[in-house]
Amino acid sequence: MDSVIIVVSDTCASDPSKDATGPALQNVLQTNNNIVYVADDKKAIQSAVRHNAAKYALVVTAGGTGFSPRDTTPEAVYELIDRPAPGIVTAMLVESLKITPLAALARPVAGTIGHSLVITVPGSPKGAVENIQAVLPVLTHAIKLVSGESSRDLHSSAKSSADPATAQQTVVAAISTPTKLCPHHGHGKGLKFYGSAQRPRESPFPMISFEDAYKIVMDAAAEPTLRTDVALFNAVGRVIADDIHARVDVPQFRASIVDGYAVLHSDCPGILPLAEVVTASKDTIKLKPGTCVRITTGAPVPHGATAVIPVENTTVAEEKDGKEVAIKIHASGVGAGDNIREIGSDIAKGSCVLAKGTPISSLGGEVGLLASIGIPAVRVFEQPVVGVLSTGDELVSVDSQVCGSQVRDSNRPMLLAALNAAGIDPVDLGIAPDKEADLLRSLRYALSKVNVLITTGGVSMGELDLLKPAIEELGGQIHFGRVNMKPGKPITFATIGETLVFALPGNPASASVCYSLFVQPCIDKLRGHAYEHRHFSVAISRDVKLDTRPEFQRVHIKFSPDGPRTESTGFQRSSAISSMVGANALLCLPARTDDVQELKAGSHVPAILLNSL
Ligand SMILES: Nc1nc2c(c(=O)[nH]1)N[C@H]1C(S)=C(S)[C@@H](COP(=O)(O)OP(=O)(O)OC[C@H]3O[C@@H](n4cnc5c(N)ncnc54)[C@H](O)[C@@H]3O)O[C@H]1N2
Ligand code: MOO
Ligand SMILES: [Mg+2]
Repeated sequence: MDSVIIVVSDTCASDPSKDATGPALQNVLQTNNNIVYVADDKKAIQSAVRHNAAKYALVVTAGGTGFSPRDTTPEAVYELIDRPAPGIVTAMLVESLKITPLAALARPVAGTIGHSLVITVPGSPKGAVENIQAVLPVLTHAIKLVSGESSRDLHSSAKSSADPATAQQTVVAAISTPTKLCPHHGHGKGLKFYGSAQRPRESPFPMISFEDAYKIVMDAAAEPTLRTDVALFNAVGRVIADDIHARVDVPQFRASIVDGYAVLHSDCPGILPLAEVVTASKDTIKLKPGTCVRITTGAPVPHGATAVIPVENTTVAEEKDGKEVAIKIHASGVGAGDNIREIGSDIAKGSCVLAKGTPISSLGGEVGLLASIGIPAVRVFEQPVVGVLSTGDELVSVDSQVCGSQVRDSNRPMLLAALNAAGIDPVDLGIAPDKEADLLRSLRYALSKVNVLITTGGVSMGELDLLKPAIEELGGQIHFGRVNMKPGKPITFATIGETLVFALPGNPASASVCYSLFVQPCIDKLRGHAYEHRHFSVAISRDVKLDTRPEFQRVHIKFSPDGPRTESTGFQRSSAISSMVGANALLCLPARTDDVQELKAGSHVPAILLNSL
């Protein structure tokens, strides 16, 4: 997951089986990491590079570096680079020139984008491999420097890896070794990794209300500042970064709203000779007063015509050889402008069509509107890079056989899928064991990759619940570690450096509910959308027993002609993920009091609408 090869080629983008360069580069880099295919299109290349640079320590693009008109990789990458690396370029050119004078025609660029090193190499397998081999001896060193390690610590190791064979080994190590972003150390609650006898027997974290916890999360989420252009078909879920004004009128010409006859409205009713025929895509003609022009929906209304009469309000007055010669217009009271879409009447040139902060929905309205005014790529706010890490010795991946007390890691696929559906391309950080050193290594690695880290498990009172002390060990600040809610009581929210950390409870229904209530709104704010939970009130369809904690019960809301009705999704224990199946809302039940132990069927309770399919 630490390096990525982006193959830039129209051919390979439409048929990756034709690619030999990606596998050749995988071989020399000794990784089986992702190969991404992208067409020779500057915007598409930039989008792929930008996105992958946020996730990978090393991005190698192959192809599009020559002189043909569609070769735009160097220009695309150059515009994104924060700091150029001309030395890497020189090293590649010097070595390539020893092999062929044609290397003088290559136009490589290299440099850093954030914490990622980006290198462009030619598209041929041979050229690509030769170029990467030329820089292998310095690649490890470069990757570590770019990801934030001190150059002094690295100096000696760079010397020792000067031959390509050793270099190949060390590159592999560098792109898979966690790097440390956050050097500060424990100044929080003084949590430590305790032995079982010394661990606190009471949580040191105050139990705060859901409302207070929500406010803390949303206050910690900064408004976005970075902007990027995305193609319309990739824009769903993104948020408009700047007001968009129409640069054209829609329609750009006076267009007919119906299939019928263009006329001068004062000529109606009456019999009018048919002068011409216009269909959509024809040029605008001129109407001679006292005649009519047959016209189709959307076609340009002739100059001088003031109305279009639907075909249903006409008959043929005269025909010749099966063709219309004169038309009888029956319609009376025809007004100027009837059935004509005037220029700019749908969208006026200069008007603000989408305001900053508007989310682009999957319903098609925003995308369709932008397409209609000739905007193929839209400026949106950058999204945070979000990663998901499961923790627990007992966990095995979903495709494993389970034995004994092993448990399938269902939280990670669940959260990765939810993020995907929300338009985020998440980083899968795998499973970390409940061992201090391993957990710290996984967290450090995660911190080097993401802006928002979601972990599940290990936040409660067990001897292997190590997340809270680990966060403090890494210098993080825990903003809350217990919330008075069911499910989700031990949810923990922290910041480590700039990274927001949601340490969600391991119980699957708790993890899912906490994701919807806290993580999703936070991510939406980070990408520019002023998200608000959608509250409504609903009558419960059966008696509900109240818990000692305020409870978010998973329900399915059915919208019937008599209004919304609730149906429980079944057994509500927080280990039972089945309680989320079919859920489209959470009932917000109050905590039980001495006076009120249950709510009767028919009582109205507040609810929160979840994102549903
Ligand atoms: N003495 C106390 N015990 C517990 C308390 C408490 O206040 N005092 N809180 C309970 C509550 S409430 C919850 S919720 C859980 C939270 O547990 P943890 O976050 O510490 O999670 P684990 O102990 O690691 O695991 C709990 C449970 O969840 C399963 N799990 C974990 N990760 C996954 C995953 N990725 N996929 C599927 N299932 C997962 C794990 O196997 C356990 O069964 O603590 C209570 N205890
Ligand atoms: O708070 Mo826990 O999620 O109820 O089991
Ligand atoms: Mg636990």
